[in-house]
Amino acid sequence: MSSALPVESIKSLSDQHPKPSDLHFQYGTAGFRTIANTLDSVLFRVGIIAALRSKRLDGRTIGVMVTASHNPEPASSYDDNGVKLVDPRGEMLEASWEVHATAISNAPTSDALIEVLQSLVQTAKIDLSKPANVVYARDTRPSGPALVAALEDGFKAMGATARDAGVTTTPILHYFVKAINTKGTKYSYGDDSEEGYFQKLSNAYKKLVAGKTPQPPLIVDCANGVGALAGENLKGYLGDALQLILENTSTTTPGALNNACGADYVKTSQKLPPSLANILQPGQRGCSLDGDADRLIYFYLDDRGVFHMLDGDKIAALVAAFIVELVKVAGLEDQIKVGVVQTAYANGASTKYLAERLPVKCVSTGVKHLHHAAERYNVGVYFEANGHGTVLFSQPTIDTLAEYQPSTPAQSRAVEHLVSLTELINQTVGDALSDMLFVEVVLSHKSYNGEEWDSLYVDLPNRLAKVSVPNRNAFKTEDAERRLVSPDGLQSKIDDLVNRYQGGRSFVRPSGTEDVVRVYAEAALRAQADELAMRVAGLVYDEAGGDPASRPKEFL
Ligand SMILES: CC(=O)N[C@H]1[C@@H](OP(=O)(O)O)O[C@H](CO)[C@@H](O)[C@@H]1O
Ligand SMILES: [Mg+2]
Repeated sequence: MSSALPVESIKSLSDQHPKPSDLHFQYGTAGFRTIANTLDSVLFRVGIIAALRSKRLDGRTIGVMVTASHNPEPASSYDDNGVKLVDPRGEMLEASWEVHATAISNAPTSDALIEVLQSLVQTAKIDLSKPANVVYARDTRPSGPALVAALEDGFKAMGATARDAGVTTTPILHYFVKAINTKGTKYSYGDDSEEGYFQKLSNAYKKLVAGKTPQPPLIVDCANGVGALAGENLKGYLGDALQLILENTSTTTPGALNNACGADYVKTSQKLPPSLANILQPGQRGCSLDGDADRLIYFYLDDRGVFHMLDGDKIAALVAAFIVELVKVAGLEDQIKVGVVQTAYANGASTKYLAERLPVKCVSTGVKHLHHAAERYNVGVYFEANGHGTVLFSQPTIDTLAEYQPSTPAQSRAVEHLVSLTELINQTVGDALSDMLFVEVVLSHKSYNGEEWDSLYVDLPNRLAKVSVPNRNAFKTEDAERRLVSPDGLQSKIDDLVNRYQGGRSFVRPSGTEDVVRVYAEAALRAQADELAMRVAGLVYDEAGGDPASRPKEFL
């Protein structure tokens, strides 16, 4: 080990990005995320962390994405923003470094910062003589440029080599990281440019739908975010292969981002964005991206003009069944095992549908848990109900597909399709545009419209509620968050309630991103699901010591 921290340069730049003394930051499920105008010191320090992480990994390139995803952007100083780090294979930051990131972001002064950094260099055995390489990007939020300037000061303090990927989607930034780190190797992931990304996706899409009747045009709600820019680009590469009609593309209108549109709006309100009311026609399908284009929710209007949502669970059911079928037709079912990963929020009907066809695993909320569990299958399909997900093909599976000698034309076609899917589907992280193309491929192959896809299974009515409690850390769970172990005795009271409802299921867990406890409930009938959710919410509120005077009226 050699070389030392550039203490003077860190200190002098750190003094220009002082930490607000009254705030505590935490690197959570979605990185650092809070009100934009409090994040200056965090961004500066993330620049340093990214450089150290790169040095720790022999100079491999680390990604940094500045985004607050689906969070709203009110035209005021309360605009949210955030930042997260991407590891060399394009994945989320390793969990042990989340702790380091939190400690570094909270050092009160420049001197304290140096101390925390020195101790990280020691404990993580970082060789400071190694190079530091970083690639970074931001979404379209107005607070982005100032935060990026603070981030760049962090790189400068460390003497890191940093590449500005400009304004782009979160999944494209993840793609860049993997492409840069595999460049020139036999595992090259693609050209490390936006052009490389769009070429890869559109070429694979065109191969997969060759000879199929083109689908009717697809309405894409871009959430007034960066997906509008990427969508416009993708449109050009797709040409006639798929007609995209981009809506909600006002990326520069203050306050428009994620406002009454986008994947989170559709999923949580279970409504069509009002801006699409006169655009989406009965029988037509549409989809919504979120603000950084890593979530995707589909929908359609039936013949009577009634809105129906096709969420992450419906996407998982559609695509997993398709892959299983291709593997079977290819004659590879003994070599390639397909599995699905969900969270407790997956609709019970989707779990039943999937479990009748392939192995299904339930893990804790948060993409990193899903991603890691999916890596254990040859082909791992994972989706959160909110529309974030992807399909991972293990390297041995990719090798199997490359080496396989099919014995019939049908086998050969199926293998070609599977190979094209490995190119179409973003292997690093959930990617709304890549997932959208995948859905379109399956709809084409199956000749399904929205309604036929929707009829694979019927969603159980469900309800999500938030409960404000004095201390959400008192809530501890087990069994992939499906059961409470603390507060003592609460789970058996929940069980008693659930048993009174036909098809009832409910669970309670502390949120990782908000200071609330979440309650989920489903049951065979709408009114029962609502009632069960409100009873459990009321129970949680009372047992956790909520103030009777401010008990929400809807709680039972
Ligand atoms: C019920 C729900 O949608 N929870 C979301 C939300 O997590 P919570 O820990 O529930 O706050 O934000 C996470 C990060 O975006 C996302 O992974 C997750 O699905
Ligand atoms: Mg997002």
